[in-house]
Amino acid sequence: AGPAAAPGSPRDRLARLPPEQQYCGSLSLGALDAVPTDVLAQILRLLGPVDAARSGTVCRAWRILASDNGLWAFFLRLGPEPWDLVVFAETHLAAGPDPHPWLYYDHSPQLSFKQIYGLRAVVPGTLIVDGGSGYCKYGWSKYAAPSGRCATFLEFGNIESPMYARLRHFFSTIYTRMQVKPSTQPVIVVLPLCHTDDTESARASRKQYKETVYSVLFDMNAPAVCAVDQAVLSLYSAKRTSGIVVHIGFNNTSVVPIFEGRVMYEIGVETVGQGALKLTGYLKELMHQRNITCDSLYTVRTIKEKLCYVAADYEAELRKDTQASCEIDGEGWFTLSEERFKTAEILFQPHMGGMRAMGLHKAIALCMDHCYNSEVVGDDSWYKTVVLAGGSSCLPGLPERLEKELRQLLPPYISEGIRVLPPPFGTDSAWFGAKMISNVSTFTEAWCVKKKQFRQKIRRNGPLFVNSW
Ligand SMILES: Nc1ncnc2c1ncn2[C@@H]1O[C@H](COP(=O)(O)OP(=O)(O)OP(=O)(O)O)[C@@H](O)[C@H]1O
Repeated sequence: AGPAAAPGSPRDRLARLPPEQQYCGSLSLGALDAVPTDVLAQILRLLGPVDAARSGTVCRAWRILASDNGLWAFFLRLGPEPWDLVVFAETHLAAGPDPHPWLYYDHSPQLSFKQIYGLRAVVPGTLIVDGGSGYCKYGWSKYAAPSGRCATFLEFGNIESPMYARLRHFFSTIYTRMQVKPSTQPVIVVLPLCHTDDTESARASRKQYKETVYSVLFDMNAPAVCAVDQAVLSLYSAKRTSGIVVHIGFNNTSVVPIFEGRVMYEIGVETVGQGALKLTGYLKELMHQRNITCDSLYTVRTIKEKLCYVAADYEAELRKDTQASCEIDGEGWFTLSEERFKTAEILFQPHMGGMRAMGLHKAIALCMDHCYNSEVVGDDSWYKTVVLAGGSSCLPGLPERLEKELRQLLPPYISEGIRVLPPPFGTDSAWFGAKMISNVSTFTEAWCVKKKQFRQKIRRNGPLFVNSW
């Protein structure tokens, strides 16, 4: 007899089968019977996924050995996606959006790691398009980062106003730059945060935008389209399906409560009328006051990214020496001091920048208060995790300052346990959230809408808004 099998190991499972099912004549693995199970497992690991899967076709004994969950978890760990993101995606995102408007996909079966590996291996490469109001990021789902970026506002105008022609021009340009035909792969579109009220007309505008996106892409022959809210994707990239996303966008900042992957418009999305553009403009103004001349807003933007930060305590920071310099290609050296933290201070004290908006910490506190008082059942601390998103949320010190302000503003029963997380993937959080979805084993069935399904829905529900233009 071979060495004793460890409880739960493939060989142990084999030994527990009734004799008639112990195909191969006996429990024996033949000459390999003398080899300890962990050595056999190691051999299968070294063989790699293709040969390990092939060895499972030899006989029932090998099939059990080669189907081991630990073995396939090992192969998944070797893949390009970080293991923690794979586990999150397969456990939380495989079921698709909820409620899914077009599909009635039964996601009940619990897949083994071997099945997950097999399905992930054949998920098609997907084009991901995050058309931000300021900057667009696009690229392949199998790549580590977006391969292209462009200034949306300069090239395409306001793509949030759902003009069929404007969106068609936008998507055509992206396909041309990626050098692919629309018909050859699915596409994920990141839906911008717009029309955030909980009114009938805001709901209609959101629907209109989404349906225009589908309509444009299906008219361009895309085989399958997946459109998901920007804030939801940013939350997924932080491995969460519930929480508050604070998205500092190009023109506006939004505080978005999300519960189990759904934006809670009924609780209220707070919008603060300042974003990246305002921060850059304010830094330019501060530099001008100190006779630091710089005509190009692009240069000011780069200086902001290199030198600016958020003060933990604004008054204390004013008393410190905060001077620092950076070099900008072709423009020379720039030295800033107070401007470094005064720029971002308008997020907390908008009046400094001449605005009558609400401070960001107050908007988040308000949102948390609404969440606390809402009727959402389940985990009552879901809103205590704040995930920062959008390029400007990369400002160093922002999570710490927000946490501090929120603790001061909110009563302990709400503020206890609050965590503010920095943007998990910098400016590209939403893009990475889309990448997680596009690589999940059930992507095309659970997340995508196919052309036929879309057309059937139109026939069922009557003409779309887009037809009225
Ligand atoms: N490290 C950084 N520090 C400060 N600001 C940064 C940093 N990195 C990027 N940004 C700023 O983020 C802004 C771009 O943000 P982002 O790409 O999220 O905009 P967007 O997606 O177009 O916005 P929206 O969500 O409104 O569509 C730029 O103004 C850029 O200067």
